[in-house]
Amino acid sequence: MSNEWLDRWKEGRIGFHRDTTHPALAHYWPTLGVAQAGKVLVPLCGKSLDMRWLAERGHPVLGIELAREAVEQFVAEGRGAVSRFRQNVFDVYRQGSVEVWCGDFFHFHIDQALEVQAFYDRAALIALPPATRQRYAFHLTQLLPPGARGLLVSLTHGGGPAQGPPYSVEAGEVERLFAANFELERLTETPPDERGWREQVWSLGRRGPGR
Ligand SMILES: C[S@@+](CC[C@H](N)C(=O)[O-])C[C@H]1O[C@@H](n2cnc3c(N)ncnc32)[C@H](O)[C@@H]1O
Repeated sequence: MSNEWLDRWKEGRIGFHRDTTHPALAHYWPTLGVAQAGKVLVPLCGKSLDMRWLAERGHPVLGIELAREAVEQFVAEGRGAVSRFRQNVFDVYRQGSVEVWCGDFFHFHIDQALEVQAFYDRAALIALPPATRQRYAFHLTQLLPPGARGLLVSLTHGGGPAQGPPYSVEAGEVERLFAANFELERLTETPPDERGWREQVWSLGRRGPGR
């Protein structure tokens, strides 16, 4: 799985990348009520401009991305000085209030997520095959403190399981993966695009023990 992503970045096969902020982020993020200084975790972040949008709203951002190409392009295409440092197995690139940690999300440890209060997943869950999605949901849950909020932008395809990525993740699966630990609300679903894909936007709130 990993090598496929590294190949995609090397060969520039990054059709998932958007040149503009995702409209769902701009529309729904303000409704979550995340404190401005709250750090936002962006798993499997690519070189998403959504991280800059979050930073411009005052959030420190912590993205995690496997492909060095993505991280280097992100900082090269941004403005401002870049500092680099090592955190265990990660090479961290810092530009302004965005840090992108280059390495495997599954190696990111809870001790490194202490200030995280929110998350943003656009095309992260749907980038992963079924068994890894379960692992992803479990790992993400472990990293977030009670009360943390986030947005999840997933994709579904009515025509049965697609050969991903992107993978079709049905609403029932999102519920199965997250409902035990999060308050979960589906905010919207787009009409199908020309290839039959619909985008679903979910709001998640991490429950505390016993809630
Ligand atoms: C579909 S892309 C989405 C990127 C970004 N969220 C966006 O909206 O543009 C999925 C990204 O996850 C990265 N990735 C895949 N597996 C990963 C892992 N285990 N740890 C960190 N990044 C990973 C890939 O390199 C790729 O950039």
